[in-house]
Amino acid sequence: MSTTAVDTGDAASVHRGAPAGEPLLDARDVIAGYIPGVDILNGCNLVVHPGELVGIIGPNGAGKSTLLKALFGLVTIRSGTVTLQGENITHQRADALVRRGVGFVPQTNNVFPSLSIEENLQMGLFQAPKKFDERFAFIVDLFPTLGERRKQRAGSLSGGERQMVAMARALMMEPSVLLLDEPSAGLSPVRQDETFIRTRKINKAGVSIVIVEQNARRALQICDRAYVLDQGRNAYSGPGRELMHDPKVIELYLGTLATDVEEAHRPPAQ
Ligand SMILES: Nc1ncnc2c1ncn2[C@@H]1O[C@H](COP(=O)(O)OP(=O)(O)OP(=O)(O)O)[C@@H](O)[C@H]1O
Repeated sequence: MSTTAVDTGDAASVHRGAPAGEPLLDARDVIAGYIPGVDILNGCNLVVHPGELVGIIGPNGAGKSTLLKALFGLVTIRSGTVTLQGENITHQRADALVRRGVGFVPQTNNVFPSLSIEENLQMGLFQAPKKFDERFAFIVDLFPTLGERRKQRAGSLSGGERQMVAMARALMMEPSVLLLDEPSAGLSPVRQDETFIRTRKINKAGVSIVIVEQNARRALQICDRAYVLDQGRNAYSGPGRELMHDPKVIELYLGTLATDVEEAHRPPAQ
């Protein structure tokens, strides 16, 4: 059990547990913020290798969502670089990033409520409409319910179903990496679990994922690796299940919940 406290600038420790080889997405020393003169990210690092499901957790206000938005061109990066498959994408706009294979699912307002499920998915593919049938078939294979209910208005769906439509819409452009901003926010525990299972399913279908989550213990259960952010900096990183059991991380970010999970998963006494 040896997750690594990081902030040394040493790439090996910052990305502990990351597989070797060319990263898919690589953010280095990112400094970014909303208001001139106020930095929210103070030198963040993040690496995603092909096929990985990577989590970003940390306390409220740590900058988790800001990091995700910076990766998607929604927050100005003042210093540092982001590369996708070795190409510099640091200052690219969101629409260009979508064409290059980056998908983003915002936390809120992520469906068009007056449009049907099918129309929402068409909106996700407005940059390549000819591919609709092929991509729709992929989506329905992953989430059959979206095919069965394709004519239903998105506004009439539950929160969890809307989240599924939002993920599906981002998948229409066949992204190589999908950025999910707190997909479980505002959902009941059962719907949250469904969202995490769905996330894993998308990842198993071959899409690399970066997921920002407040529900840290659930996120750590499904992630290959995770980064703990604190005050806009990397605090710890490591394999999800190791972080979940790391006393430092438990004390700082998970409270007693991590031991509760262990209890819940212990087989009943014979
Ligand atoms: N649009 C914005 N304009 C100015 N400041 C912002 C904006 N969005 C976020 N911030 C500030 O950036 C800081 C980090 O916010 P961010 O949402 O990235 O944190 P977080 O780690 O995702 O937290 P939470 O888990 O509470 O969502 C906070 O101090 C927040 O007030």
